[in-house]
Amino acid sequence: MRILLLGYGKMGKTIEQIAVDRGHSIVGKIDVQNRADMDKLQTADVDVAIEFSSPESAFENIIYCLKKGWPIVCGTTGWLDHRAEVEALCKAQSGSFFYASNYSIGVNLFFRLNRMLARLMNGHEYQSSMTEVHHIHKLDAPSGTAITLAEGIIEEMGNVDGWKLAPENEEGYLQILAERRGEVPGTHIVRYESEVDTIEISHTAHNRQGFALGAVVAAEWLPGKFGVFGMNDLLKI
Ligand SMILES: NC(=O)C1=CN([C@@H]2O[C@H](COP(=O)(O)OP(=O)(O)OC[C@H]3O[C@@H](n4cnc5c(N)ncnc54)[C@H](OP(=O)(O)O)[C@@H]3O)[C@@H](O)[C@H]2O)C=CC1
Ligand SMILES: O=C(O)C1=N[C@H](C(=O)O)C[C@H](O)C1
Repeated sequence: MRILLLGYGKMGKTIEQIAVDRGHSIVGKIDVQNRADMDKLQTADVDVAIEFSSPESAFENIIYCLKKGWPIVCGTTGWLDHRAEVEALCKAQSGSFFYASNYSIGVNLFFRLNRMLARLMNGHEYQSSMTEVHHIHKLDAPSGTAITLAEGIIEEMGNVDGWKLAPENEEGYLQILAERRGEVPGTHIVRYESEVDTIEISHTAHNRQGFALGAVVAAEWLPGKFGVFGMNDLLKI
């Protein structure tokens, strides 16, 4: 496959290694400095675009790809205020759009475990909260993964109405603490506390390989499918 990389930072570079190892070619590596190079590519030059840029630029990049007729796999977090607009344009253009807040298989198993635990905890006297830890370069907080975990808990538990980013806190809301430390690739801890005990589940990424492999597998899967897709469509877990 001919892959266009939109965003050539930590993730773009890891994705490139995995994509090339799997026999794909990279037709462009776009970042801020060479954005104009995208205009030189025709619709037929790209089989799929993989977008890992920044919260401020993702929306514009997605729209660009949809208008150009390129299937797009997006992993950038922090732009979901525009999600409805993206989905509407994807539909209008009969385009192909894939989004996941986290592409690693381990985290997607963890999403399931999180929902199962939330269902089990429903009705018991525990206060839920979450901590996410990432490297100091991360621009958005809380992480996209933490938001997906929170959405799972909110849907499964009757007494949780939404989430708040610490130090904000409110009765009936799940508090998310976002820590930024060194070069941590991504750690998520879901916690239930009572007067007498604490129950915790956690996922710790050791590097970015799992995220990048998932994005490449999604890019192999997407072309030829029309609509808006996510990891539940791709994974049979
Ligand atoms: N869904 C998932 O599984 C994962 C998601 N992520 C998310 O992916 C995103 C990128 O992460 P990461 O690679 O670590 O970040 P980096 O900062 O390392 O890389 C981002 C890259 O995007 C480029 N960029 C910025 N603006 C634009 C633009 N307008 N057009 C094209 N490229 C642009 C930057 O260019 P320049 O250097 O010139 O500024 C940089 O090369 C983040 O939102 C992160 O949260 C990360 C890991 C996993
Ligand atoms: O910025 C990162 O690095 C990561 N971002 C994603 C997120 O916001 O959840 C996924 C992963 O945790 C790494």
